[in-house]
Amino acid sequence: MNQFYCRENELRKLNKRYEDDKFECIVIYGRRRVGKTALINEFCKDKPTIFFSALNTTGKENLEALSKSIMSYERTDMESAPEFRSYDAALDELTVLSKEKRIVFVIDEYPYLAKAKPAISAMLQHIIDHKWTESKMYLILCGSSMSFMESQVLGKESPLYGRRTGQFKIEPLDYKETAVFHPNLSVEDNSLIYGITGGVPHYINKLDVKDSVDEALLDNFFDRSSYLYEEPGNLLKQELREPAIYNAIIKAIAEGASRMNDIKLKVGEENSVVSKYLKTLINLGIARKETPITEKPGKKTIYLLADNFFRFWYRFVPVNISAIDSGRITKIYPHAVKQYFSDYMGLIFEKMCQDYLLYYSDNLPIELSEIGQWWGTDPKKKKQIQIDIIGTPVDGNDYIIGSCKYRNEKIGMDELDLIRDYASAFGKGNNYHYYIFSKGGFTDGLLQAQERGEVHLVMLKDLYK
Ligand SMILES: Nc1ncnc2c1ncn2[C@@H]1O[C@H](COP(=O)(O)OP(=O)(O)OP(=O)(O)O)[C@@H](O)[C@H]1O
Repeated sequence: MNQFYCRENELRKLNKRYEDDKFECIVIYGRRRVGKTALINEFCKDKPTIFFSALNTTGKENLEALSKSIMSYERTDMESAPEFRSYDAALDELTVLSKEKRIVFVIDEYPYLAKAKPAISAMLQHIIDHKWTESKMYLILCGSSMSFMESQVLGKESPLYGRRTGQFKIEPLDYKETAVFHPNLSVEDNSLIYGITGGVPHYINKLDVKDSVDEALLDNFFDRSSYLYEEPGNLLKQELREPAIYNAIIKAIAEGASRMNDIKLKVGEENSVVSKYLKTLINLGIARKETPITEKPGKKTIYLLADNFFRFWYRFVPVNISAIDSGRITKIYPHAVKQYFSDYMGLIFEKMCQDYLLYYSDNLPIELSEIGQWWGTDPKKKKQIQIDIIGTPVDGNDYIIGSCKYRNEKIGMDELDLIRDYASAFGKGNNYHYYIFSKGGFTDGLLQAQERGEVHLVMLKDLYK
């Protein structure tokens, strides 16, 4: 079994609630493969637990499986374990078990159970209200269908609304947490692994980098029989009824279409169709909307792939499909894939730098409220500009303005001049703190500007300190 990493915050919070002995109803949700079950297993490993993983079948088969989970907690001779006659009977048994003793009862894949037995949420609500609030039950409801969990478990319409005592949306690991899996690799390799796997632990394990990312990609990604090669297709098939249109939309965005109109043209469907499908992709955590920071969603809104694993896959697999099939990929890899990494990593590096400012850097010149990108027109030069990082202040008029370069070259004074110009085009605030992030370092001129206090310079390796 793989070692378990990170998630300290979630574990600390889950454990704190466990110590109280009071009734809990915790909802855990997040994208498929993100590590929800692994987190629950880690939390439960030393606690009395009944773990029921719901099945995508009928209510009857789920009751059978639930009976087995309860019985396996109580006895070892499973062969002769009876099945509960009804869900009520099974829930009543749990009431008895949790009366005196703290017990964790997990329903994993809760949306499957709710589909198989639509009354289950109302039944749980009833038993919570009448029996479990006075018990030592620690209930965990877990599911990967974000829209289901958000609307039907956490939403006002759900019978369970108001019964939950805590909720955790499990996100992929950030760049620094991802590096914990490979402490011996270089920061460059680790940033690449983050860019390929999007910080999803399951994909980090499946990519299985030993010494070289290139070798791992050729063995475990650019190979028709590999898990990662098949994963986007499998995920889409599992989650969606019409994968073909979704596939076309993801491909269009991965190839650079970001405005609704461009996506629509590439996909060849009506606005209303594309926006409906995009909404589902956003719910699944595959796509996301972005608007320039400090502005409201509207004309400037663009669509991006939120999921870096999908982004990497759609960027490099479709264009190389015949080479992968014919086995030529190993030969052409250096110029068909590897040479584009700097370009591919640009957006990833921006996200890493944003996370660095938000979570990891000490002594920021301002107290950050939000961080994001900004794009718009430079009124003086009448051209479109894009600022990689804007950090807005909790209060006051000081802003962070940043630029991120994932290139193997030294960045010089011209970059500082450029973002100074950009700051005046941005227009908000009256005092700016400039940050330049670079993989390849800085020229002496720019280093001197840092000494004069004009700019903060951060190298890729500094992000990992
Ligand atoms: N924190 C972690 N450290 C190390 N490995 C992890 C971690 N979290 C998850 N994994 C690995 O990823 C795999 C998939 O995780 P898990 O099954 O928990 O995801 P999930 O979110 O429950 O997925 P699904 O929604 O598809 O059921 C696990 O088998 C485990 O090997």
